[in-house]
Amino acid sequence: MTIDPTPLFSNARKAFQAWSMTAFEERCAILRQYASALESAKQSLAETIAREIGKPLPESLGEVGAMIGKVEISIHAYEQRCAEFTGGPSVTRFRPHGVLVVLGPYNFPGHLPNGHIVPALLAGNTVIFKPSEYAPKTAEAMLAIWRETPLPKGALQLIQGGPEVAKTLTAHPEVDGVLFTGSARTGKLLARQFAETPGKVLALEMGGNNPLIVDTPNIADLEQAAKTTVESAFISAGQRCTCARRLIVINSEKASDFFDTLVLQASGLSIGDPFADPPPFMGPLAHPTFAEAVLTAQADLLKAGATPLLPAKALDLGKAYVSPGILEVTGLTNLPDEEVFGPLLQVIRVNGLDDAIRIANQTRYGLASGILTDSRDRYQHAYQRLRAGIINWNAPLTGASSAAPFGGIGDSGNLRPSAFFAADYCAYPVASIERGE
Ligand SMILES: NC(=O)c1ccc[n+]([C@@H]2O[C@H](COP(=O)([O-])OP(=O)(O)OC[C@H]3O[C@@H](n4cnc5c(N)ncnc54)[C@H](O)[C@@H]3O)[C@@H](O)[C@H]2O)c1
Ligand SMILES: O=CCC[C@H](NC(=O)CCC(=O)O)C(=O)O
Repeated sequence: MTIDPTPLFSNARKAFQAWSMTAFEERCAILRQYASALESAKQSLAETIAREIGKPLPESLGEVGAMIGKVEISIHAYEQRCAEFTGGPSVTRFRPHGVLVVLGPYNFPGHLPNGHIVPALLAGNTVIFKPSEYAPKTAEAMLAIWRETPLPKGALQLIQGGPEVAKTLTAHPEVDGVLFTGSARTGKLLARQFAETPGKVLALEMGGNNPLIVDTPNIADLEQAAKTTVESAFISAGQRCTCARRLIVINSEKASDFFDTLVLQASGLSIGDPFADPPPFMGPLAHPTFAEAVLTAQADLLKAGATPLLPAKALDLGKAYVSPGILEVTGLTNLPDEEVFGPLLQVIRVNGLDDAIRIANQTRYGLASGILTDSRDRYQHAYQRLRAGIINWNAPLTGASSAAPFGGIGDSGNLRPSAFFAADYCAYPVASIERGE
């Protein structure tokens, strides 16, 4: 599909002139109206998400809850990170960039684009939003909720489509910046495209090949360790950027008990319709092609010599359903350093903490990492050496807080973290030496 985005950009530019001049308090008030409209539409928006991408309803409700929470957190973040201040002879204030394009992923079709849109509007930018081609209805529902507020016309516009539409938007001369959440492959294409225009803001939130270290010699509660592992790897059917992809297990006489417990828990997870009562732990993947991709990645790893501890299987429930898979890949060389975006966990056994850390860091990514251990000293040893934007201790790798910065290093991002730090990429500082009455 070819589109001419020029009218969208002219509307956005026109709206920017007024919106960027609107008092901050007024922008806050409109955002708060959006939060309360979201609250009223919580159930129906969650149902749209569940229907569209297969996320179990309670989790979809949690996603909408995070969207509502984003408003107050973003206001607080802006007030803290973009507050006027005096340093030496200069007073520094913050300005919006202009017209920003937001490109969303499919796995959190509400929460993640919302995590760019809310701070961008709050800072005084106007936004053109292109959601994932796999989640157009969630985006339409979000826009309908915004229309219940007095947000000026043109401040937030929606355009549907896939990569071609996205490329037309990002290549438009009137774009002042792109706020992107998606795969490293796409993010790198954008980085290349923007290399010629360093003055435009580009925030890239991308994937990971996230390691979770299990320090079996120093864990008393193996059940809990297995539970935290299962949640890290299989929540949202493995479709979170922070999901554990590699499980690095430090050997001990307790290791085989840990594996037995892990496989028992993973094989017992309930999988089913997102609207089922009681709700399943996991729904389907967002699209049948994503289920195929997981099974292909598993077949490739098995061909390379992996041993299945629990093979992932296509389920009769529907074409997008895959059961959790756990493969042992210890000792295999030339494993692809790729993010498999689904419920597939690769296990590597090692003999000590330093080996575990070395292997954890053997990735071009650097989003989430963590260690399960009863020893604070060993956590601190790992903390000082792991390279990632998230380093957790005895907690799942997933479930990051919007009240903290969220982003990774390496191919996981371009060091413009989102969540609490989104305020930083939505505005730029202007320092003024002012000599006048
Ligand atoms: N770090 C984070 O905050 C975060 C959060 C959620 C998902 N993710 C990552 O997102 C990925 C899953 O999402 P996805 O499959 O929707 O990602 P994707 O990269 O395929 O698509 C993301 C968006 O980019 C658009 N796009 C695709 N090709 C493009 C191109 N050539 N130029 C411009 N835009 C293009 C898509 O239409 C979509 O809107 C996973 O890698 C996951 O780890 C990262
Ligand atoms: O799929 C990627 C997002 C995973 C999610 N992270 C957040 O929600 C970050 C917080 C925010 O952006 O407000 C998770 O860690 O589960």
